[in-house]
Amino acid sequence: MPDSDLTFQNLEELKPRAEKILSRQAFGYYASGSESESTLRDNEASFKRYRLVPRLMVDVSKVDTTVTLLGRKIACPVLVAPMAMQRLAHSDGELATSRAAAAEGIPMVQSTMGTVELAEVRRAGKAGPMMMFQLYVFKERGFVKQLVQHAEKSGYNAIVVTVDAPFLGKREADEREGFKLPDHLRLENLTGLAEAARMERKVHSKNKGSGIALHFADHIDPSLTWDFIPWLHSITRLPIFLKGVLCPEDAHMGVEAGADGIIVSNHGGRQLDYAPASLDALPGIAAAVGKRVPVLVDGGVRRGTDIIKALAMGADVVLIGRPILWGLTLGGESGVRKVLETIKKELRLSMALMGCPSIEHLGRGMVIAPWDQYPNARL
Ligand SMILES: Cc1cc2nc3c(=O)[nH]c(=O)nc-3n(C[C@H](O)[C@H](O)[C@H](O)COP(=O)(O)O)c2cc1C
Ligand SMILES: CCCCCCC(=O)C(=O)O
Repeated sequence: MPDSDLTFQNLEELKPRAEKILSRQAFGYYASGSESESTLRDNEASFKRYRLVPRLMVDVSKVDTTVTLLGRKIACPVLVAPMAMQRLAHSDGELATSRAAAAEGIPMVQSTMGTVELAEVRRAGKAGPMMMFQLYVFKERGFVKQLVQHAEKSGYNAIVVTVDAPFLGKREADEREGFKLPDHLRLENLTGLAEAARMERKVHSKNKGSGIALHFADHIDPSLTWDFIPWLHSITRLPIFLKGVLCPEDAHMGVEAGADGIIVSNHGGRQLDYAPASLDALPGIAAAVGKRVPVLVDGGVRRGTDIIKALAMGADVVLIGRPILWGLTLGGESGVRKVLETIKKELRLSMALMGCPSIEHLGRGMVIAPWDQYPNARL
């Protein structure tokens, strides 16, 4: 199918269509969560538990979806989540995602584990409002310093440190399929280093089980503590966001340690199974952060109404993960653009139906949990 012929109504339609195109290994890697996939399922289910209460008689002839993040205006409160190995989906991989996000006015977060080199990805997205670099912290701190400073020089605007992955979660699909990076692809940010050849062998290894889990156990630092944040500030001027926070106390400690933003996330249900759905964890974390820094959330965002719920419950911005990969699989750059256009349109219409001409109008009173009473309900 030519890339530009892609049509769909909503983001929920895309996964089964992408499954028909991807290899079993690639689909398994993208789609799966850890262990019983309880958290994976709950991420989407949590959004469906909450109801929205619209306000009436408000002029919504104009609806403004824009927000400001790190002093930059973005088209709507959405970021593309960091996701590894996008060339498994489409030969243009991260370049296509970067171009599409830029064209839609939406920032992308580029993964350390990209299959296109980070400076090239940044160049492809130069027309966009900004880009962030997601950092995995390797045991070799010299390499971490090199990577972060290279990202800063290449024009990234923030560092997102992933703190929920001292080891990779137990992803049974990857173990069953013996997931390996195909020989024609590389983790391009890791080449050119003394360590690279050895790391690469693990990712491509013919051993049984998941090649990426082996790589992680060898090279990612499981001894990370809060003092890493001041160290990171000492080697870069970029703002630092922490990704993977689920506990209010950790959010508070992160801000005290110097974090400039908190991302509420369970890594798309791929790390600790039975961790809470991100949306359920959000209100407590927003309260603990108390507007000191922006609070972002990801996991299961699939509809414009999901964005409204997350914002009304305390988030400043949401991140979208897997639907981007499905769009990339189905249509490359135009597939990702279509995903972002679709969610933007849904957000705009839902804001109008909620009586919210701008993002500031969204508030906690507009969302009802099953355990809340409807306003002034008489039972
Ligand atoms: C295939 C895949 C690869 C991912 N790679 C990374 C990564 O390299 N770094 C990271 O911090 N998170 C990674 N994530 C987690 C996402 O950034 C995000 O937290 C999650 O996918 C959001 O949930 P959603 O997919 O339900 O929207 C990955 C997720 C997927 C599905
Ligand atoms: C050796 C590559 C590991 C990539 C892990 C990326 C990730 O965070 C994921 O959830 O998958």
